[in-house]
Parts: sequence; structure tokens; C-alpha cells
Amino acid sequence: ILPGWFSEISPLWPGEAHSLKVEKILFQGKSDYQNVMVFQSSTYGKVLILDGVIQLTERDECAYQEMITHLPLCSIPNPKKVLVIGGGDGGVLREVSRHSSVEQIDICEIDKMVIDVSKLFFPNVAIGYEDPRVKLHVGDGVAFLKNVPKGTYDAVIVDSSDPIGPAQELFEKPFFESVARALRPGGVVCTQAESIWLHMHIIEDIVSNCRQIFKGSVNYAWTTVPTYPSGVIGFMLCSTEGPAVDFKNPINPVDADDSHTKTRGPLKFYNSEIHSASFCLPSFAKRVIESK
Ligand SMILES: NCCCN[C@H]1CC[C@H](N)CC1
Repeated sequence: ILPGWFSEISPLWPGEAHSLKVEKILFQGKSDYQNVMVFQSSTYGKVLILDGVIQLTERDECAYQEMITHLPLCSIPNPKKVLVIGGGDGGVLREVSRHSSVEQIDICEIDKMVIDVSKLFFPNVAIGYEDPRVKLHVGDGVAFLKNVPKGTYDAVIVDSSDPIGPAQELFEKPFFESVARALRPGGVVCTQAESIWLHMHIIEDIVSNCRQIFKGSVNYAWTTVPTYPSGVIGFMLCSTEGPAVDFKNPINPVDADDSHTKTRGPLKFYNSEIHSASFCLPSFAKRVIESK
């Protein structure tokens, strides 16, 4: 590779590779599940890489963590019990803890090295673990859900890597079925759902699985994250049968109460206008997603 540059090369985005200039490599390790690397970039702050794929940078992680969290939590009244699958860096926990109605935040992350590395190198992301409502489970999300009583959670957030490696099963039907079972009637799930520019086939399969499993509403939203492949990332927003959920019109404002903004800083990306706008799709994607 070019001296001093990191390029994100993967069969999941053939023929293209986003690159970041590297100032210094801060950590390299191999966990039981994947290769883990952290480097100081020239212009995006510190960067977390898993198996050669960019997971987050200090400069733009706000876009992803805020959207994947507040799109579901601002769509239902008074979320109380939230489950995060994946999300070991702690960023989603930081965002969930802004909601004062939340009483219990369970997180199930398979790779302890991701948690430890985030706490060491990304303190403003891992700050999410400091919230007393957070209960950490290190293990496989699929197995975790099997032990969850039916109808336990108001919301489940699936903050996964890509369907290559440890996250592969988080994109398959049995997992979605176990999420639906763990949600209360009218409960919501938000999952990382790749890029409409790169992965329409993966999205097509996810949408058709979700329509079979989630009998409330099924929507796809998307946003811009400059350091993700093609510069965009999407989310599946689904609700189970029960009280209707209108994902496109947020009803639950993110608490602006200063106890959270003091420790976590104000929201940098999410707001109610960008919430609604994120469900507007280009025609090539609308055609596929709304026809399934
Ligand atoms: N909490 C870290 C974000 C993980 N999600 C990413 C979405 C884009 C993928 N190419 C890599 C993982």
C-alpha cells in the first residue's frame, strides 16, 4: 500500500477503496474473532479497524452512532428497556443513555478486545459504559437472545460489522426472528443495513426477511458517513405487531437535559428534520425496498 496510507479493500466493495492518511499505528492485535487495529489518522482523528474494515473514526462516528440510536428511540414513547447487539466500542451506549426514560441498557458484544481497545483509545466513545443502567454481556448475540424472555425489550439496536466474519449471522432470518420474539408488541429494532450504492442485493434480502417477520412497519433509512464505503450507510427500522410506530415522524425528543450534554457533549448530527429526511430514498432504492 502507499507509504503512510490505509486503504479499505474488501470483496464487499470490489474495485474501490477508501483511503486515510496514517500518522501512527497505535495498536495491532488478534482477538479470538478478528484482527483489531487502531491508528492516528491525519484528518479523521483515531480510527478503529476490524479485519481491514473501518468501524469508526473520531471525526464522523457521531453520524452513525446518533442515527442508529435516535431513529428507533425517538419513534416510540418512553423507551425503558433497550438491548444493543454488537456496538462494543460503546458509542451506541453513549447515545442510548441520553434518553432519561430508559431504565435498563443491556449490551451483548462478542469480542472483549473491541471493548478494551475502545476504552483505551476512544474514551469519548467508550464513555457509554459508565452509565449505571448499562449491563455488559460478552458473548454471541444469537445465543444471548435465546435466553431472553419473550417480549422483554422496547428496542433492540444491532450495531454490527459486515456480513463477513463474526457478524454474518446477524444478517440472517433466524436472528431477526429471535429479535422479534425478544421485543414487546409495538417494540422496535434498528439494524446496520449497509449501502444502497453497494449492497442493494443484501438489502433486498434483509427487507424481504423483515417483512415476513415484523408485522408492524418496516422502513429503510440512510445517512452520510464519509469514512464508510460509498460514504453512506443504511438502517432497517422495524416494529412488531402492536401499537403502530410511525418511524418517519419522531415523537420522542432526545433529552436536552444538561446532565447528559455536560458529560457527553451535545448532539453533533441527529435532529428531528434529519430523522424524517433519512427515510427519503432515491428511486433505484425505493423501487426495490418498497416493492418487497
Ligand atoms: N459501532 C461501529 C460501527 C460498525 N458499523 C460499521 C458499518 C459499516 C461497515 N462497513 C463496518 C461496520
